[in-house]
Amino acid sequence: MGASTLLLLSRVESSGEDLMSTSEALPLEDLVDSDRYPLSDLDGETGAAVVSRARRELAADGCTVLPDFIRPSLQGLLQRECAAMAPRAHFDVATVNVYNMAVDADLPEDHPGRTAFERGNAFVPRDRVPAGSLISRLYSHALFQQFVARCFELGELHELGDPLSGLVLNVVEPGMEHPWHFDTNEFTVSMLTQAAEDGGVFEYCPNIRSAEEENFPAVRNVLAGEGGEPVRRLPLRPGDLQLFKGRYSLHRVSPVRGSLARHSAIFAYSERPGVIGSVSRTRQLFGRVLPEHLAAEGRAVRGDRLLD
Ligand SMILES: O=C(O)CCC(=O)C(=O)O
Ligand SMILES: [Fe+2]
Repeated sequence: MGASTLLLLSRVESSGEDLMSTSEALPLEDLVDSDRYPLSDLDGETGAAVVSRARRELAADGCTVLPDFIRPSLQGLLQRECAAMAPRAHFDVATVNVYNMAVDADLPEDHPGRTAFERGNAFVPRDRVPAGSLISRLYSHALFQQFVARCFELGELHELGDPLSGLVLNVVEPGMEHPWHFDTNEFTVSMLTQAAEDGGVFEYCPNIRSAEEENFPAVRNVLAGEGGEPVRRLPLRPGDLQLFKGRYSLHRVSPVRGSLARHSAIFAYSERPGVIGSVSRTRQLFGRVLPEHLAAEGRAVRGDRLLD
């Protein structure tokens, strides 16, 4: 523990009240369990082992979980900070399909894009996430970004240039679900901050498609719930960090039951700087667009030819 950490710690001790209500005064080393996850020493024995396990699991099935990434003593604060911002989510049930393409598109009879779902989750956009909150500080911290880049084996990693979708809180209220889909981003970083009492499980089908092959028959089987395809159910607890490659793995959050909403923070990064969502997608997700979205329209570049 460095001298600057000690200084900050003593400041926190002398103002115990603040510690109960905000994580702002705490340095990153005190938010993240740095004994298990030494973000400032990734070449040391523990750090290297953490990174190599993450890489191994990502290569094998596109997903890895780092349990208790946030110190257990701060998990209550994490939950409260996010529950306080949850009412700022944009609520609007939309009819969607796995590819996020128009549901009335003129598709062949057996195309999985014909299966429609109600997307009942809601996002708190980045401009409504307090800058001092734990999730916001984690998202912007250089050590955290370097750690994520190492795990995904990326030479570069940037916060999205998008003022709304870079960092969001995903809110799934009781009775709602975040239905089967593929992500536009190749990799996603997320953290459960409040579990549902029942249901609300993250389920995924590792590498069910690739950049070359959509594999429609397998996707169709999963949507129809007919079994036969490997669907994994991920046990997650608040404060666990999840790294996921969602472009090739079909995934969903199953319907939430009980009286509590499920909350998860989604930290979106890109390999290239300045990535901004399209006007139509942004309006769909957040109910509004900002001047940055309008200015970027038409400049989008895609790395593959997959649907969505
Ligand atoms: O909230 C989650 O755990 C998953 C969210 C997700 O799949 C997404 O936002 O694309
Ligand atoms: Fe997703």
